[in-house]
Amino acid sequence: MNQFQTLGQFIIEKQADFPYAKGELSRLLRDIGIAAKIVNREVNKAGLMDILGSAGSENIQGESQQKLDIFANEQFISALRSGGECAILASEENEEVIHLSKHAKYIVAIDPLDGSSNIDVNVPVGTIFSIYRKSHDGPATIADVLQQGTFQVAAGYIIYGSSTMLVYTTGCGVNGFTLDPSIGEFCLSHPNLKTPPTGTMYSINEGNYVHFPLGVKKYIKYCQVEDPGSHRPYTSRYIGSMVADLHRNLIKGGIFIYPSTASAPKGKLRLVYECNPLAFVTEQAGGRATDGLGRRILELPVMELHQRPPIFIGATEMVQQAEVFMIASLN
Ligand SMILES: O=P(O)(O)OC[C@H]1O[C@](O)(COP(=O)(O)O)[C@@H](O)[C@@H]1O
Ligand SMILES: [Mg+2]
Ligand SMILES: [Mg+2]
Repeated sequence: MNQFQTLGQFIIEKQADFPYAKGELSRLLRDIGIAAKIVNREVNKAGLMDILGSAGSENIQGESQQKLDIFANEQFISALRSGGECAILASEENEEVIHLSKHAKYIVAIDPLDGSSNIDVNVPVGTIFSIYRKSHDGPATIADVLQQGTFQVAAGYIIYGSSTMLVYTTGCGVNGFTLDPSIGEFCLSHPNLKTPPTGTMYSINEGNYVHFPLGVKKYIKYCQVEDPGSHRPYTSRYIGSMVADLHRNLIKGGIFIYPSTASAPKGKLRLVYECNPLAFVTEQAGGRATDGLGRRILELPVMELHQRPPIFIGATEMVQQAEVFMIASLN
């Protein structure tokens, strides 16, 4: 007998946590799980298929699209369309929102494949999702997507790594499920996941060092200086797939920073598709996510679909320490 609880069983059991829900949110999460399994299947055999490499097109961000970016996007759109519980979908790969089921109550924002630059070299990639609820009875509009992160009803990610995991929160803690390929089910493997209050890893693309704000430069030096009274120097770990970097830090304890740089003065990572969902998961796991100056990512006003804030996310004490350097460097 299978001793693990499957994602489907877990979702049904937890439905009682939502007095307003009549099963739609559970079905939505199930649909995301289905699309994730299909994407996982293709990612796993990508080298054997004509599915690696550039698609020869660009997304709205002006970034070159990989074939798997497009494949993953299509799978999530199709699963959410046929599931019938998503009114509007906003995807990193589409300029405009996609209207799906007219009478549905939920809004989904998605980064279908995170870590695009790692696809061709067999390094973990991911999917990030965020779910909001429509607060009115009329048809869903773009305004329903531009809700502040605090209004998310669920968010999570899938990591296609050495094993495939789906990690999500509905605001009552974080739970992680590992895909058991022998039965094709996500099974509860990391119940009530908590991140350590501090850690020993810092993750940032140090190749951009000269373009970082002074506070970030000072924090990096702080991480590198030997201090027998603490665990410094910290270990530098940067994969370049946000999901993978965040997942490792969440479990082991660490900080991930993508600050403003000269080439991306407002930051690079997207508020709606990447920062808000991962901030929700991180906070629910006991961590912290801010713009580096103490403003909670989840409270940033969402002005446009493809907005990008700087992000400092991970173990609470490490993020607070980085903020001390950032704020001091302003004076
Ligand atoms: O190569 P850089 O500038 O360090 O950026 C890496 C970051 O860009 C991203 O790949 C952006 O995500 P996408 O692949 O979804 O565009 C993050 O996953 C990652 O953290
Ligand atoms: Mg991404
Ligand atoms: Mg992406």
